[in-house]
Amino acid sequence: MSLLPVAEAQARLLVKVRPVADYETVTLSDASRRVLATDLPARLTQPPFNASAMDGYAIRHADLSAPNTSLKVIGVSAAGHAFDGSVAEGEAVRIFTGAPLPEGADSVLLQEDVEATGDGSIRSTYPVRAGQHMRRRGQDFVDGEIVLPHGTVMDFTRLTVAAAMNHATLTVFRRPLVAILATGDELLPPGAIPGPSQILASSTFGIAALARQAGADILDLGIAPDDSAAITAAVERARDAGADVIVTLGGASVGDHDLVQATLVAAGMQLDFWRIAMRPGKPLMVGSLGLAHVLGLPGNPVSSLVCGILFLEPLIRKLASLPPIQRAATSLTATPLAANNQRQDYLRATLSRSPDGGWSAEPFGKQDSSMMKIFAQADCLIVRPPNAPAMPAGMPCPILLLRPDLQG
Ligand SMILES: Nc1nc2c(c(=O)[nH]1)N[C@H]1C(S)=C(S)[C@@H](COP(=O)(O)OP(=O)(O)OC[C@H]3O[C@@H](n4cnc5c(N)ncnc54)[C@H](O)[C@@H]3O)O[C@H]1N2
Ligand code: MOO
Repeated sequence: MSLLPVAEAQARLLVKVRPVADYETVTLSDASRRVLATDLPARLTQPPFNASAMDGYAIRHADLSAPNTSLKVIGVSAAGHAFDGSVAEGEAVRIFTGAPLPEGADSVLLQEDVEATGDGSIRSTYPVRAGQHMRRRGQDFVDGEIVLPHGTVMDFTRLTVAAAMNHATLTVFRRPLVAILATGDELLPPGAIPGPSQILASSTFGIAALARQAGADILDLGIAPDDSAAITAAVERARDAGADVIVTLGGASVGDHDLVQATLVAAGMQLDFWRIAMRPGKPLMVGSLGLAHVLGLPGNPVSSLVCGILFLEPLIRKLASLPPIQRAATSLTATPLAANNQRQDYLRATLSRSPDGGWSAEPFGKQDSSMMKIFAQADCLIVRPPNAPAMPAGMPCPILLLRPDLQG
């Protein structure tokens, strides 16, 4: 059976994805990294009044045309406590940052540039520019202006302006729901005491974390034994919960106990493709069950996680209306690389900075897809395209960063 090239498999998966259109209302505190489902207009004008940008004195610029003019201080305007009056010729009002500029005033003297002349008057010791240190009403945004268009990904700057525009809640797209099912008679949850021939179901946790980081909610379906009825029952739970993606772990290959594909097809899954020209991850299976996308990930934990990065993460990002996570980078290889066969290879490697500031990637000597420790120690995957020729040390090669938010 021929193997599908990775890029073709990714394209075939993503072309069918329709972003989640349902939306929900969340408070601002829960809105970080959520995607706006509507345009967000300002509900007020900011600043709502001409305001002082400095601590000092509100004055009329025209009053200072003659040198050494002294101005009588007639009151105080503080943030939250406007001066209830206006500034007439020869007058000034003590003012603080953020306070409304009184009627009649058009400029602010910095208090450091002022000296007292006795009897409650002041004089500027520095040249004054008309309109200085004043924030004009509406210079930030005006009532009704669409400041954040729909599709905006909320973050610290956008949450701040949303709050300033007087939105306590936001309408955001629902997060995609990813249901995860581990399969295998040999599996136990972490914390259990494994008997002979048992192991712990580990990749559920990595896949759940990857999916959450990508913007999904998780439904953990636990562990199903190698039994069609148990797998079918778990998948029914995912469908009842409205999962957008059903991820199975293990049982994807060709062994007598690899029941996942046949069971899902019997449950109504349309198989799209199976078996990819990649290492690890060859037995990856992709299909759909009703409206849900189905990803059958291989059981070896490294294979599951590499398929998670290459297929599940982009699928979630598109469902969630989020931009792809940029993992692709280039590094020099610290060691020679062997010629590759027809499967695109993803070598677990550590990264260090080379003297010119670029990356240098050193692959681990053994690359077995069951070895979780070296994957946890790795910083990147070196991508070896199909049939790539042998490469000496010091040559540039494509890599995928495992922690792009920490490795920029
Ligand atoms: N004759 C062939 N045998 C295999 C082929 C093949 O093409 N022909 N492909 C191999 C490749 S490549 C992979 S990858 C594995 C994956 O196969 P499965 O998806 O069927 O995985 P399992 O057999 O169920 O498990 C493999 C391995 O992983 C452990 N496992 C399973 N689930 C988990 C989990 N949730 N957490 C941690 N570890 C898990 C399981 O105990 C096995 O040790 O097939 C090769 N065989
Ligand atoms: O593809 Mo398997 O994932 O090589 O171990």
